[in-house]
Amino acid sequence: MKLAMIGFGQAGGKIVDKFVEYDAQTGSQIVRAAVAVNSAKADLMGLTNIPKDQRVLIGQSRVKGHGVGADNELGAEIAEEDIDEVQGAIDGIPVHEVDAFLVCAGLGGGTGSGGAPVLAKHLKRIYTEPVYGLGVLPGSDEGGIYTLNAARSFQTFVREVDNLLVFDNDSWRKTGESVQGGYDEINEEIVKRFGILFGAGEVQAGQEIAESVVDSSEIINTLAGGGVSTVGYAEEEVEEQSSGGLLSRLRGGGEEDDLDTAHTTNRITSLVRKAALGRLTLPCEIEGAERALLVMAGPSQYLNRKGIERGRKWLEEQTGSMEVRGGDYPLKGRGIVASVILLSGVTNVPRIKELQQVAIEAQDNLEDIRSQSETNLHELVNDDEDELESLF
Ligand SMILES: Nc1nc2c(ncn2[C@@H]2O[C@H](COP(=O)(O)OP(=O)(O)OP(=O)(O)O)[C@@H](O)[C@H]2O)c(=O)[nH]1
Repeated sequence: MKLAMIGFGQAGGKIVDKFVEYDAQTGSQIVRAAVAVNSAKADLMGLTNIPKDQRVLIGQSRVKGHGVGADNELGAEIAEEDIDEVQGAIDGIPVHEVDAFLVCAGLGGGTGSGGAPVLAKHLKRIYTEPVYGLGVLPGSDEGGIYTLNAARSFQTFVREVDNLLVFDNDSWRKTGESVQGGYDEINEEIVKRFGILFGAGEVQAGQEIAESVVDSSEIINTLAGGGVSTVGYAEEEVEEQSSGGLLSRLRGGGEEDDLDTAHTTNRITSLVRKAALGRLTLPCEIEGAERALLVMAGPSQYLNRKGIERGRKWLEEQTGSMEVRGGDYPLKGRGIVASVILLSGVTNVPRIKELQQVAIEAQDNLEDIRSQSETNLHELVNDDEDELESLF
C-alpha cells in the first residue's frame, strides 16, 4: 500500500528517513511521499533520505529553531500556529495516489508528542484517506516527564487517528548500548516490521502471483474501527531456489513432494506462533484483539495456502476474533520466510496502564513542586527576620 509518511519531531523524522532508505533498498514502493516536521533545525539537517524541500521547520518565532525541550503543550501550540507551513509541504503530495497517511512520532518528547496529534486532526478534516499514527513510547528509564508526555500524547493521538500503531522502546532497548546505536537498531526493527506489513498490499510488476495475495484493502479493513494496534514478527532463513529447479522436482511428484509441502506448512504454522507469542511492538495480551491480519512473506515456493489457513485459524482461536484475515506476500531475494501479524483493537495492555500510573505520579509530583516553589524561593532569598531590604 502506498503511504504519505510524515515524521514529526526527531524520532518521527528518523523513522521516516529510515523508511525511505528501506523503500529504495527493497523496491517495496510503500513511501509515496515523505515529509519531516520539526521545531529543531539541527534535527532536520541530520536527516539523509527525506528530500530537503520536504523538511519543514515550525515554531521559528517561538523557539528559534532550537526545539521545544520536551514541552509537548508548546509542541502542540506551535503545530497549530504553523499548520499552514506543514500543509504547504503536504500540498506537494499527489494524495490521489496514496492509500493512507502515516504520522510517525516519539511520544515522550515535545515536538512530535504535541504536534503529531494536531497534524492527524488536521489531515482527517481535509482528506478522506485514512490517517494512521505510528507512536513510539519512551523507555521507562527516561524519567517522569517523558512518561507524562507519552501518556497525554497517547490519549490524544488515539482519539485523532484512524488507528494508532504503537512501538514501545522500553521492551526493545538493550543494556550496554549507546543510545544512538540503540536507536539505529530499534529503527531498523520498526521499519522491517511495518515495511513488510505495508509492502504486502503493494504487488509490483513482474512479481510472482501469489496464491492469495494480501491487498491494501485488507490492511485498511483490519485497521478500520480504530483503537490501538501492535505487530508481531518472526522469520526463518531459507535457501532461495530458482523456481525452475523446484518446479521440476515438484513435477517429479512422489514422497519428496509431500515432504516439501508438509515442511512448508509446518514452517508457516510455527512462524505464526512465534510472531504472535514473541515480542510484539507493543507487548499485550493477544486474546481479545478485535481484528488481525496475518501476512506470510517470502519466496512463493515457501508459501502455501494450507499453512496460511492453519495459521489464520490458530490466530482466530488465540484472539477469539472473528475477523482474522490472512494472505501471502511474495518476497524474493531476502533469503527469508517471515510472518507478520497485525493485531488491531487490542485492549488488554498492562504496559499502557503502568505508563499512565507513572505519569499520574509524575504529574502530582510536578504540581507539588510548582505549588511549593514560590514559598521555597521566598524563604531562600529573604532572611528570617526580614532585616535586609532589596535595592529597588
Ligand atoms: N525508536 C526511536 N525512538 C526515539 C528515537 N529518538 C528519540 N526517541 C524516543 O522519542 C522520544 C521523543 O524524542 P524526540 O523525538 O527526540 O523529541 P522531539 O519530538 O524532537 O521533541 P523535542 O526534542 O522535545 O523538541 C524519546 O523519549 C525517545 O524515547 C529514535 O531514533 N528511535
